[in-house]
Amino acid sequence: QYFPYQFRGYIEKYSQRLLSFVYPYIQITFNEFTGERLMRSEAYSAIESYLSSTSSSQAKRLKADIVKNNRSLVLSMDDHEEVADEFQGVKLWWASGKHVGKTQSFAFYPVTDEKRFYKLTFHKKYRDLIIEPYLKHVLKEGKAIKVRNRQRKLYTNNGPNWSHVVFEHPATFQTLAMEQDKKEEIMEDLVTFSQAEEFYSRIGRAWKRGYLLYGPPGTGKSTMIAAMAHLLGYDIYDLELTAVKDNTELRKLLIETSSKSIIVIEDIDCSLDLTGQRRPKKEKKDEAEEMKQHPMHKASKEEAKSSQVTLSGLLNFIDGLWSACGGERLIVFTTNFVEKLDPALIRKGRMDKHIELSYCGFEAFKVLAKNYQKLDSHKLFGKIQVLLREVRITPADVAEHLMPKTASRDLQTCFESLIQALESAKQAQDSNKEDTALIQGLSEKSVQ
Ligand SMILES: Nc1ncnc2c1ncn2[C@@H]1O[C@H](COP(=O)(O)OP(=O)(O)OP(=O)(O)O)[C@@H](O)[C@H]1O
Ligand SMILES: [Mg+2]
Repeated sequence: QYFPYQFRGYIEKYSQRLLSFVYPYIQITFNEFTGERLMRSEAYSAIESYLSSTSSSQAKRLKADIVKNNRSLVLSMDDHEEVADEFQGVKLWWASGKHVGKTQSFAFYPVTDEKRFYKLTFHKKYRDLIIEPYLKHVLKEGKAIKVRNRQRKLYTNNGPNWSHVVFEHPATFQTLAMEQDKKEEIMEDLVTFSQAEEFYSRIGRAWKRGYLLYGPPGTGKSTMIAAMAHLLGYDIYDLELTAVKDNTELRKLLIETSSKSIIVIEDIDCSLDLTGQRRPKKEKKDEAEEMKQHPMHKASKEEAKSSQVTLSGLLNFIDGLWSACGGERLIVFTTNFVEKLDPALIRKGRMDKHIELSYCGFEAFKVLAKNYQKLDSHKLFGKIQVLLREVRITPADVAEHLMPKTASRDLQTCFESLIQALESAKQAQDSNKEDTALIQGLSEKSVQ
């Protein structure tokens, strides 16, 4: 099957020599492997990705490859195909091809000696436009496409090392229940950040941005982090601070994170207390008990703590270290109790954006209804809207009611069970209010 190609290769070679006398075009070749050690060329693979978006609509013979855990097909040009591209009104052509090595015609397994390349052809009067801006554009786009197609990873710290699994969380901003305006603002902020490399280098700051997500449990903080990773195509590093031995280990972990990633520290209020001492979740409760039984233990415990991760250590790394090692990182903190946090941790510059995720409003409910039941409106929506205004319920709870649990459970029952839950929550709230009013009234009376 390689025979015609080889033949074609010869024709190309000689006809081009002949043509070059009268030929007004410039050709640039990008080989797949370059250098003495035959590294795969970065330019070649960027061009490959770039062309994959144009070629699938133009070229007639395509090569298919599967990426993303067998989920999506990526098409690229087969050998000896040609596609046209346009840049600022200038037309140019890309052709794919392969050189066939000399030994090839005698070898038993010819495939091993092919050298693929892409050839760019354009008119010589556009030389300056193509060589600088266009090629830059191609490389940048190509890399971006590659990142988009890449399999995303979720890293967790396991002792002093990261271990990872494939990241498959299905949440996106589209399925995230919150007010549309707020959602769009956050998405815009994220996209602006991811495109702002030049801006950050011009103002001399590390290319990083900090988000603080706060709100009650079940309001979508973790879900939003997954949506962020989806939107930008970033990996996630889920940093469990209570498992980090000391500041040295923390430094090592942070240095090992890659660019284009989100570093997540969940429940920051539980991992670090206000004085900056590390405080593992479980220990907190047991401490008092233990103190009663073994008062002598306290001293040695304090000592051990001093070498552990501290708030100031964390802040210093985030501020200092990344300024040095640079590179497109988001850091996301989540907490249920924003008021408990040290103001030094959440001041602007460290946490650039504070996002509150809160109880489910009607707009958020509509997103959930659409996700779970593919529904834009229903006769019960009005009633639900009124109730949602008065009752505090988390999106997680609403979602639970909208879940089609059995085949027999239809829409009507879903909404009715939600309304029932809302009404009983309302009753509880009201009687609570009455109680407090009653107590207040009583205490006022007793004062009189
Ligand atoms: N805003 C939301 N949009 C869509 N789904 C949501 C939203 N909030 C919660 N959910 C649903 O509820 C579940 C729990 O939400 P999630 O884990 O994001 O809450 P959280 O705010 O991180 O809570 P915690 O503070 O306990 O970590 C999710 O699996 C998701 O399906
Ligand atoms: Mg969470």
